[in-house]
Amino acid sequence: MLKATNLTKKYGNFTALNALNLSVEGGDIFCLLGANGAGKSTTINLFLNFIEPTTGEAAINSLNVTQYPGETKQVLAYIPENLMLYSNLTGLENLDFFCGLGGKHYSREQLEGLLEQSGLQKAFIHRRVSSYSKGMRQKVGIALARAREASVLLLDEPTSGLDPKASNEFSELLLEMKGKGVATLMATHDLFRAKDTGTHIGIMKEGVLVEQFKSGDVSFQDLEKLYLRHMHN
Ligand SMILES: Nc1ncnc2c1ncn2[C@@H]1O[C@H](COP(=O)(O)OP(=O)(O)OP(=O)(O)O)[C@@H](O)[C@H]1O
Repeated sequence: MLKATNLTKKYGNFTALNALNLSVEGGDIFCLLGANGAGKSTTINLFLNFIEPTTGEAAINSLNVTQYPGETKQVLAYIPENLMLYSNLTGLENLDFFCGLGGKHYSREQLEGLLEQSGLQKAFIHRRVSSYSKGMRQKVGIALARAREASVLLLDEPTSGLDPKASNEFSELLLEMKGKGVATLMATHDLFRAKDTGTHIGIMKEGVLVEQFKSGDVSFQDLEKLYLRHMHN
Protein backbone atom coordinates (compact mmCIF):
# COMPACT_ATOMS: atom_id res chain seq x y z
CA MET A 1 0.00 0.00 0.00
CA LEU A 2 1.19 3.51 -0.89
CA LYS A 3 0.30 6.64 1.00
CA ALA A 4 1.33 10.24 0.49
CA THR A 5 0.59 12.64 3.32
CA ASN A 6 0.99 16.35 2.61
CA LEU A 7 3.88 15.31 0.41
CA THR A 8 5.72 18.39 -0.83
CA LYS A 9 8.86 18.92 -2.90
CA LYS A 10 10.36 22.34 -3.41
CA TYR A 11 13.38 23.36 -5.44
CA GLY A 12 14.30 26.75 -4.04
CA ASN A 13 11.18 28.88 -4.41
CA PHE A 14 9.65 26.52 -6.95
CA THR A 15 7.12 23.97 -5.70
CA ALA A 16 7.25 20.84 -7.87
CA LEU A 17 4.77 18.98 -5.65
CA ASN A 18 2.37 20.70 -3.30
CA ALA A 19 0.85 18.89 -0.29
CA LEU A 20 -0.10 15.69 -2.09
CA ASN A 21 -2.47 13.34 -0.30
CA LEU A 22 -3.24 10.01 -1.90
CA SER A 23 -3.63 6.35 -1.02
CA VAL A 24 -3.16 3.35 -3.24
CA GLU A 25 -4.37 0.08 -1.73
CA GLY A 26 -3.45 -3.45 -2.78
CA GLY A 27 -5.40 -4.25 -5.95
CA ASP A 28 -5.61 -0.57 -6.97
CA ILE A 29 -4.09 0.85 -10.14
CA PHE A 30 -3.84 4.59 -9.55
CA CYS A 31 -3.11 6.51 -12.74
CA LEU A 32 -1.62 9.97 -12.46
CA LEU A 33 -2.40 12.20 -15.42
CA GLY A 34 -1.12 15.71 -16.06
CA ALA A 35 0.76 17.89 -18.49
CA ASN A 36 4.55 17.91 -18.74
CA GLY A 37 5.99 19.27 -15.53
CA ALA A 38 2.83 18.64 -13.47
CA GLY A 39 4.71 16.68 -10.79
CA LYS A 40 4.00 13.06 -11.76
CA SER A 41 7.62 11.88 -11.88
CA THR A 42 8.39 13.88 -8.76
CA THR A 43 5.70 11.87 -6.97
CA ILE A 44 7.08 8.55 -8.22
CA ASN A 45 10.65 9.60 -7.37
CA LEU A 46 9.63 10.53 -3.84
CA PHE A 47 8.11 7.06 -3.31
CA LEU A 48 11.30 5.55 -4.73
CA ASN A 49 13.30 7.68 -2.28
CA PHE A 50 15.34 8.96 -5.24
CA ILE A 51 14.64 12.43 -3.87
CA GLU A 52 13.71 13.58 -0.36
CA PRO A 53 10.53 15.47 0.43
CA THR A 54 10.77 19.04 1.62
CA THR A 55 7.86 18.33 3.96
CA GLY A 56 5.28 15.58 4.33
CA GLU A 57 5.66 11.86 3.97
CA ALA A 58 5.69 9.09 1.38
CA ALA A 59 4.97 5.71 2.96
CA ILE A 60 4.95 2.19 1.61
CA ASN A 61 3.17 -0.41 3.72
CA SER A 62 2.99 2.23 6.48
CA LEU A 63 6.77 2.74 6.51
CA ASN A 64 8.21 6.16 5.72
CA VAL A 65 10.43 5.62 2.66
CA THR A 66 13.05 8.10 3.91
CA GLN A 67 13.32 6.42 7.29
CA TYR A 68 13.08 2.85 6.00
CA PRO A 69 14.77 2.90 2.59
CA GLY A 70 15.84 -0.77 2.63
CA GLU A 71 12.56 -2.22 3.85
CA THR A 72 10.45 -0.16 1.47
CA LYS A 73 12.67 -0.86 -1.59
CA GLN A 74 12.41 -4.56 -0.84
CA VAL A 75 8.69 -4.68 -1.65
CA LEU A 76 8.59 -2.47 -4.72
CA ALA A 77 9.34 -2.76 -8.39
CA TYR A 78 9.92 0.22 -10.66
CA ILE A 79 9.43 0.37 -14.39
CA PRO A 80 10.40 3.66 -16.02
CA GLU A 81 9.78 4.68 -19.60
CA ASN A 82 13.13 3.26 -20.62
CA LEU A 83 14.05 0.29 -18.52
CA MET A 84 17.78 0.01 -17.86
CA LEU A 85 18.82 -3.40 -19.17
CA TYR A 86 22.18 -4.67 -20.41
CA SER A 87 21.89 -4.84 -24.19
CA ASN A 88 24.64 -7.43 -24.53
CA LEU A 89 22.92 -9.83 -22.18
CA THR A 90 19.84 -11.90 -22.99
CA GLY A 91 16.50 -11.24 -21.34
CA LEU A 92 17.07 -14.23 -19.10
CA GLU A 93 20.59 -13.12 -18.16
CA ASN A 94 19.31 -9.63 -17.32
CA LEU A 95 16.55 -11.08 -15.17
CA ASP A 96 19.02 -13.37 -13.42
CA PHE A 97 21.43 -10.48 -12.80
CA PHE A 98 18.83 -8.07 -11.40
CA CYS A 99 17.20 -10.79 -9.28
CA GLY A 100 20.64 -11.55 -7.86
CA LEU A 101 21.13 -7.87 -6.95
CA GLY A 102 17.92 -8.11 -4.95
CA GLY A 103 19.12 -11.29 -3.24
CA LYS A 104 16.75 -13.58 -5.18
CA HIS A 105 18.03 -16.64 -6.97
CA TYR A 106 16.04 -18.69 -9.45
CA SER A 107 16.82 -21.72 -11.60
CA ARG A 108 17.05 -21.33 -15.37
CA GLU A 109 13.63 -23.00 -15.73
CA GLN A 110 12.08 -20.63 -13.22
CA LEU A 111 13.56 -17.59 -15.00
CA GLU A 112 12.24 -18.88 -18.33
CA GLY A 113 8.84 -19.36 -16.70
CA LEU A 114 8.82 -15.82 -15.29
CA LEU A 115 9.63 -14.34 -18.70
CA GLU A 116 7.06 -16.49 -20.48
CA GLN A 117 4.35 -15.60 -17.95
CA SER A 118 5.21 -11.97 -18.62
CA GLY A 119 4.45 -12.46 -22.28
CA LEU A 120 7.97 -12.61 -23.71
CA GLN A 121 7.99 -14.89 -26.73
CA LYS A 122 9.97 -18.06 -26.07
CA ALA A 123 12.22 -17.41 -29.06
CA PHE A 124 13.48 -14.16 -27.52
CA ILE A 125 14.25 -15.34 -24.00
CA HIS A 126 17.80 -16.34 -24.96
CA ARG A 127 18.40 -13.49 -27.39
CA ARG A 128 20.31 -10.36 -26.56
CA VAL A 129 18.19 -7.47 -25.32
CA SER A 130 19.69 -5.34 -28.12
CA SER A 131 17.30 -7.19 -30.45
CA TYR A 132 14.22 -6.47 -28.28
CA SER A 133 11.43 -4.03 -29.04
CA LYS A 134 10.47 -1.55 -26.35
CA GLY A 135 7.44 -3.67 -25.46
CA MET A 136 9.65 -6.72 -24.95
CA ARG A 137 11.93 -4.75 -22.64
CA GLN A 138 8.93 -3.70 -20.57
CA LYS A 139 7.94 -7.36 -20.30
CA VAL A 140 11.34 -8.10 -18.77
CA GLY A 141 10.48 -5.34 -16.28
CA ILE A 142 7.23 -7.10 -15.41
CA ALA A 143 9.09 -10.41 -15.09
CA LEU A 144 11.46 -8.71 -12.66
CA ALA A 145 8.52 -7.36 -10.66
CA ARG A 146 7.11 -10.89 -10.49
CA ALA A 147 10.48 -12.36 -9.54
CA ARG A 148 10.86 -9.83 -6.75
CA GLU A 149 7.34 -10.70 -5.60
CA ALA A 150 6.75 -6.97 -5.43
CA SER A 151 3.58 -5.85 -3.69
CA VAL A 152 4.00 -2.29 -4.98
CA LEU A 153 4.58 -1.24 -8.59
CA LEU A 154 5.78 2.25 -9.49
CA LEU A 155 5.48 2.99 -13.20
CA ASP A 156 6.62 6.17 -14.91
CA GLU A 157 5.12 6.37 -18.38
CA PRO A 158 5.78 2.67 -19.00
CA THR A 159 3.71 2.51 -22.20
CA SER A 160 5.02 5.68 -23.75
CA GLY A 161 6.12 4.86 -27.28
CA LEU A 162 4.54 1.40 -27.28
CA ASP A 163 2.27 0.49 -30.17
CA PRO A 164 -1.38 -0.22 -29.25
CA LYS A 165 -0.90 -4.00 -29.21
CA ALA A 166 2.15 -3.81 -26.95
CA SER A 167 0.41 -1.25 -24.78
CA ASN A 168 -2.61 -3.52 -24.52
CA GLU A 169 -0.41 -6.47 -23.56
CA PHE A 170 1.22 -4.34 -20.89
CA SER A 171 -2.22 -3.41 -19.51
CA GLU A 172 -3.17 -7.08 -19.37
CA LEU A 173 -0.08 -7.76 -17.28
CA LEU A 174 -0.95 -4.89 -14.94
CA LEU A 175 -4.45 -6.29 -14.51
CA GLU A 176 -2.98 -9.67 -13.68
CA MET A 177 -0.75 -8.07 -11.03
CA LYS A 178 -3.78 -6.18 -9.73
CA GLY A 179 -5.57 -9.52 -9.33
CA LYS A 180 -2.68 -10.65 -7.12
CA GLY A 181 -3.23 -7.66 -4.84
CA VAL A 182 -0.36 -5.50 -6.10
CA ALA A 183 -0.73 -1.74 -5.45
CA THR A 184 0.22 0.19 -8.61
CA LEU A 185 0.94 3.88 -9.06
CA MET A 186 1.42 4.83 -12.69
CA ALA A 187 2.27 8.18 -14.26
CA THR A 188 0.90 8.28 -17.78
CA HIS A 189 -0.22 10.56 -20.59
CA ASP A 190 -2.53 7.89 -21.94
CA LEU A 191 -6.09 8.84 -20.94
CA PHE A 192 -7.52 5.81 -22.67
CA ARG A 193 -5.33 3.36 -20.73
CA ALA A 194 -5.93 5.23 -17.49
CA LYS A 195 -9.68 4.83 -17.95
CA ASP A 196 -9.41 1.30 -19.29
CA THR A 197 -6.87 -0.17 -16.88
CA GLY A 198 -6.81 2.15 -13.87
CA THR A 199 -9.06 1.70 -10.87
CA HIS A 200 -8.41 5.29 -9.79
CA ILE A 201 -7.38 8.40 -11.68
CA GLY A 202 -5.72 11.56 -10.43
CA ILE A 203 -5.21 14.72 -12.46
CA MET A 204 -2.21 16.82 -11.53
CA LYS A 205 -1.60 20.41 -12.44
CA GLU A 206 1.40 22.51 -11.46
CA GLY A 207 2.29 20.24 -8.56
CA VAL A 208 -1.26 19.95 -7.23
CA LEU A 209 -3.54 16.93 -7.42
CA VAL A 210 -6.58 18.81 -8.65
CA GLU A 211 -8.89 15.81 -9.09
CA GLN A 212 -9.04 12.21 -7.95
CA PHE A 213 -11.83 9.73 -8.56
CA LYS A 214 -12.58 6.11 -9.35
CA SER A 215 -12.19 5.41 -13.05
CA GLY A 216 -15.57 3.64 -13.08
CA ASP A 217 -17.26 6.88 -12.03
CA VAL A 218 -16.57 8.71 -15.31
CA SER A 219 -17.01 7.92 -18.98
CA PHE A 220 -14.01 8.27 -21.26
CA GLN A 221 -15.59 11.37 -22.84
CA ASP A 222 -16.08 12.98 -19.42
CA LEU A 223 -12.53 12.14 -18.41
CA GLU A 224 -11.21 13.77 -21.57
CA LYS A 225 -13.36 16.87 -21.04
CA LEU A 226 -12.32 17.16 -17.40
CA TYR A 227 -8.66 16.72 -18.27
CA LEU A 228 -8.76 19.31 -21.03
CA ARG A 229 -10.67 21.75 -18.85
CA HIS A 230 -7.93 21.56 -16.21
CA MET A 231 -5.20 21.90 -18.81
CA HIS A 232 -6.77 25.02 -20.33
CA ASN A 233 -7.60 26.84 -17.10
N1 LIG B 1 16.10 18.81 -9.85
C1 LIG B 1 15.19 19.75 -10.15
N2 LIG B 1 15.44 21.05 -9.98
C2 LIG B 1 14.52 21.99 -10.28
N3 LIG B 1 13.29 21.71 -10.77
C3 LIG B 1 13.00 20.42 -10.97
C4 LIG B 1 13.91 19.37 -10.68
N4 LIG B 1 13.32 18.20 -11.00
C5 LIG B 1 12.08 18.51 -11.47
N5 LIG B 1 11.90 19.83 -11.45
C6 LIG B 1 10.69 20.54 -11.90
O1 LIG B 1 9.58 20.04 -11.20
C7 LIG B 1 8.41 20.09 -12.03
C8 LIG B 1 7.72 18.75 -12.01
O2 LIG B 1 8.50 17.85 -12.80
P1 LIG B 1 8.08 16.34 -13.05
O3 LIG B 1 9.23 15.66 -13.72
O4 LIG B 1 7.59 15.75 -11.78
O5 LIG B 1 6.87 16.50 -14.06
P2 LIG B 1 6.03 15.37 -14.82
O6 LIG B 1 4.59 15.59 -14.49
O7 LIG B 1 6.57 14.03 -14.55
O8 LIG B 1 6.27 15.77 -16.33
P3 LIG B 1 6.48 14.86 -17.66
O9 LIG B 1 5.11 14.50 -18.10
O10 LIG B 1 7.16 15.78 -18.58
O11 LIG B 1 7.32 13.68 -17.29
C9 LIG B 1 8.88 20.53 -13.40
O12 LIG B 1 8.59 21.91 -13.57
C10 LIG B 1 10.37 20.29 -13.37
O13 LIG B 1 11.06 21.21 -14.19
